[in-house]
Amino acid sequence: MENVSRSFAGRRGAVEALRGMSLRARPGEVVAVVGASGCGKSTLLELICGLQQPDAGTVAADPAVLMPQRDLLLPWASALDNAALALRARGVGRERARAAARPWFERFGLAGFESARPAALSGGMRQRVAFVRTLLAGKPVLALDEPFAALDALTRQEVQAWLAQTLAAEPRTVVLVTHDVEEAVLLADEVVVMSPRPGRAVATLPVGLARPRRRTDAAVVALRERALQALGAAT
Ligand SMILES: Nc1ncnc2c1ncn2[C@@H]1O[C@H](COP(=O)(O)OP(=O)(O)OP(=O)(O)O)[C@@H](O)[C@H]1O
Repeated sequence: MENVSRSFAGRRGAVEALRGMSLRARPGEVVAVVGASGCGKSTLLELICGLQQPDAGTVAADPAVLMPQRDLLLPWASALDNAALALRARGVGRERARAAARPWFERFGLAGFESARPAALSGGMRQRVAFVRTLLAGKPVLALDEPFAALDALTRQEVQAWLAQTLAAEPRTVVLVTHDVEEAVLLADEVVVMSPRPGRAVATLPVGLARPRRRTDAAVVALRERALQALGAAT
């Protein structure tokens, strides 16, 4: 997106969510976006997914697919059918959709849980099923909105490590919105720091560290500090 502005009509006049926001992700790159609560991060993701239109500026024509904060799995459907949902929504028949989803269960450590209902899965497993569903949507860019926010701390670490491995093995273009600066540095190729509302990019930090990364690595700690400073300077 280039120089995007977006406002909403509020009860007490217009709320300006974004003003002059620019963001670019090269193919196969993971860009993390960090910013204070309410600075327009979810608005930004909805814009790149084509769910909203900008008031000014431009957004790439090919919309991204959104993986929301909550896994939003259908409680009455099996894990496999939940994962296959993105394909069903595109008109693919049930058996073909299931066949396409099945290999991802093997790859993502979910084999044997195809018939399980979401309630029988751990939070981390549900998030992986939701991720399979996002991948199967077949869009070139994945937009992840705080994908680990609803998980407890230990599960969050486990799923973060899993996502880092998955993206290293199967690079995707990802825009990851998070409150968690450490998560951004662990997962991203570039961290974009936003100003408070109206949000715009105030700093872009290239990460450039080999993977796997550990939160205790000196370079990870140093970059986390730089990102926190940029966030602090922006408020
Ligand atoms: N549909 C809408 N109608 C009115 N105001 C909206 C709408 N969507 C967002 N806003 C406002 O725009 C601003 C940015 O909201 P947004 O949800 O994009 O921020 P955020 O950075 O994702 O917040 P958080 O980190 O708390 O989830 C907020 O002040 C919000 O109240």
